[in-house]
Amino acid sequence: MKTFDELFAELAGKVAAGDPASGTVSAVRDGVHAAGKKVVEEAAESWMAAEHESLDRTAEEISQLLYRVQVLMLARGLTLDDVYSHL
Ligand SMILES: N=c1c2ncn([C@@H]3O[C@H](COP(=O)(O)OP(=O)(O)OP(=O)(O)O)[C@@H](O)[C@H]3O)c2ncn1[C@@H]1O[C@H](COP(=O)(O)O)[C@@H](O)[C@H]1O
Repeated sequence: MKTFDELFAELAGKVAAGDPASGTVSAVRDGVHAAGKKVVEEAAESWMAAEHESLDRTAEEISQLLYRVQVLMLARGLTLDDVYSHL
């Protein structure tokens, strides 16, 4: 189990290191357009799961949405503080 902040630190580290085994590094290299499409896809899947599936499936889809939001942030060069400053 990991928190949102812990996941972001892990992903940012992998991107900075260019970890060749990381799916995140590959996803970030695919760029903002591809990352944004994934956010929309996982958002829709989260919505559908919330309406039609179990709590556990909904939580799983939301976890993928949070991951994809972080990939988009990294692809765009945003930090957590950049986002948190708007909360
Ligand atoms: N939380 C995630 C995570 N969520 C989703 N994904 C990726 O997204 C893929 C699923 O996306 P798809 O669009 O294929 O999903 P889908 O076909 O719509 O599947 P469902 O939504 O229907 O389940 C998975 O196979 C993973 O590659 C994730 N990849 C990584 N993480 C975390 O990121 C960490 C670093 O990962 P790497 O960068 O790969 O080392 C991992 O330890 C995890 O904690």
